[in-house]
Formats: sequence, C-alpha cells, structure tokens
Amino acid sequence: MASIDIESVRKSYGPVSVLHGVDLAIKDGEFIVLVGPSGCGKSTLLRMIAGLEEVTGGEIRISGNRVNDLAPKDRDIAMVFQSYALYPHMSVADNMSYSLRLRKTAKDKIASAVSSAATKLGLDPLLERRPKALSGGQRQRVAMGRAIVRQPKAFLFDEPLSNLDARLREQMRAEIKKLHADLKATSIYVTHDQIEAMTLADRIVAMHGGVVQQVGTPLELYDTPANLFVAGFIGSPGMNFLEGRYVKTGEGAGVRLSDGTVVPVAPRAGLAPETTVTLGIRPEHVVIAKDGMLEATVDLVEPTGFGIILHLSLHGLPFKIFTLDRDALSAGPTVRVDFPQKHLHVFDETGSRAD
Ligand SMILES: Nc1ncnc2c1ncn2[C@@H]1O[C@H](COP(=O)(O)OP(=O)(O)OP(=O)(O)O)[C@@H](O)[C@H]1O
Repeated sequence: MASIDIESVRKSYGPVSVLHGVDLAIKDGEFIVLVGPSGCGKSTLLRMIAGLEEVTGGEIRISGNRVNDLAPKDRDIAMVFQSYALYPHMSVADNMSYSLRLRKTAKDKIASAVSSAATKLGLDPLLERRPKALSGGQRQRVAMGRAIVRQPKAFLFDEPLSNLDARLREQMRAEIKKLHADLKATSIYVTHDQIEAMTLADRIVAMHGGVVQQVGTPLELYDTPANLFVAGFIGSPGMNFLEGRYVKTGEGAGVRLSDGTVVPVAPRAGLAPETTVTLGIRPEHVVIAKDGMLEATVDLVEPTGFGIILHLSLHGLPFKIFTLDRDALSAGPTVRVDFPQKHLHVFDETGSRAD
C-alpha cells in the first residue's frame, strides 16, 4: 500500500491548460473521491497518476518516489474503468490471472490469488465463464477481481459503476466499501454520483475548472462548504441561494434581501456592513411555518416516495424545500417559510464562505 503525493501538478494540451496546479496529499489506505462537473479535469488527474497521461508540470510521488517519468506498468497501480475492458475470449479466471501470468508468477500463487479474490467478490461459481455470459455487475466484479489479484499499491477507479442500473450500483457501492475496509488499499475514485461520493469517501476532493475547490470529509463539505461552487455542487436537491446585503442589527447581524426582509444570521467578523453577500440554505433545512418570515409561490409538488420536494419561487427565483411531512402534498398556492439560523450559510462577494 502507498501514500500518493500530488504537488503543483499541471496539465496542458497544447495551449489549453486543463489542470492549473493541483496539490493533494493522500495517506496510505485512504479512500479519496474526486467530484466535479464534466470537463473539470478529474479523469485527467487520475490518468496522470496512472501514468496514462504525461504531467506538464509539478510532481507525483507514490510512496515518496517521484513517478512522473515512470511507465504505467512500473507504477504498481491498478485501474478499474467504466468499460470493463475484459478479454472476451478468456474465461473469468484467465482474465483475473492475466497480469500475474504475464509476470510469470508461480502457478500455485496465481491460483491462490484468484481464488481468494473470487471468494471476496462472489465470483467462485463463474470462474469458467466467458465475459459475454455475465451480467454488467458480474463483469464489473471481474474487472475488480483482476485489479485485486495484483495486490497493487493503489487502486484508481474511473466511474466504475456508471454502466450499471440503480439497484446494482447500490449493491456494488456497498461491496466496494466492504472491500476497502477489508483490503485497506489506497484508492482514488472518480464519480458523478453524489451518493457514491458521500458514502465511499474518507475525503472528497471537489474540483472545478481544473482547480481544487475543497478537500475534506463528506460531512465537512456538506456542512461547511468553502465556497459557492462546493455549496451548490454537493447535495441533491442542491442548496438554495438568495442575494442580499450584510447588515448589523440591534440583536446581532442579518442579511437584507431585495424586498427589505432582514434574515437574522450570526455575526461574521470578516464582513463589512452593506457588502453584497449570498445566503445559502439547504432544501431540507427550510421550515414551513404559518407565520414564517417569507412568502413563496408553490410551482410544483414532487413526491419522491421517501419525501416531498416543493419547487417554489421566492422573490422570483427558484427555491426548493425537501420535507418528510406528507402535509406538504397539499401545499399551495403559497407557503410561508423560515430559515433556522444555525443552518444558514453566508458567502462573501468573491463566493468564499464567511464564518
Ligand atoms: N487529449 C486531449 N486533448 C485536448 N483536450 C483534452 C484532451 N483530453 C481531455 N481534454 C480536455 O481536458 C478537460 C478535462 O477533461 P477530463 O476528461 O479530465 O474531465 P472530467 O472532469 O473527467 O470530465 P467527465 O466528468 O466528463 O469525464 C476537458 O475540457 C477536456 O475537453
């Protein structure tokens, strides 16, 4: 197993710069999830760690050793892709043992590595089958088995579950988590899936436009997003935002909205009165109350089974509430809402969190 250090890593394709200096210290055994919108550079970063893309600037170290110029096969890292990339003419067992056979590993060692990985992944009854006789989930398990038998220093996953249906994804997600608890292998995992990121990660790395926006535990990013981008990106349905001005009040501080309503917030030392700020509140934290301080128009009521999403207009802007209260099904045409102070986020003019 290995630590992975990424220092001032940059990537350009010709004149186009796609990663602008990424710093990240990944501890031995840690499970890191990279998230961000399409095109933000997640896969590029992963592929540079694997050695599939050249590093334009900066340094990547695995277990303290610089690997910038090391061929992928010499990095001792296994990559699991969205497309399983299995050899169609080989059985499951042969697919899994392929890399060990290439390395001329002793036959008994190969047999025990394949057998132990197959047992971990529930592949024992399928070892003689060809990939085409397997379901998508089974193929993805073989791809993981192939990675495990090599006992690499680290695993890199590039959206490994995105070809699977929702139920299978949920099942495989739990399996990956159990596998990591068992193997404790350093892992870097790219995904678009919020739940995968939140449930699998020891730490999430949120990226945007080739720049790391925040690194932290899933709940750190959820509860204290460092800026507007992370606040809006993490969480589904996403955080609501309202613009206003930061004001001092007799009791403390507040944010004055466009209609003059002052929403009380805890004082922020770094904010000067009358600066423009963005107030953020998650849909599940908004309280519907008869005497609530703001009135919103109900545009749409969406029952999800688990809960209800109310799509509202507040000061002409879209605004969402998530609630478990079935009474919300009969909400409308307007509701009054309150914002509990402890759940309010304030972002300054530059979009940075103001605490
Ligand atoms: N070979 C290439 N030549 C030029 N530009 C490239 C090349 N490969 C990737 N890019 C650009 O680099 C940027 C980052 O791409 P990358 O695939 O890393 O994004 P991503 O965050 O993984 O996106 P997605 O979530 O859609 O997979 C994109 O703007 C992409 O167009």
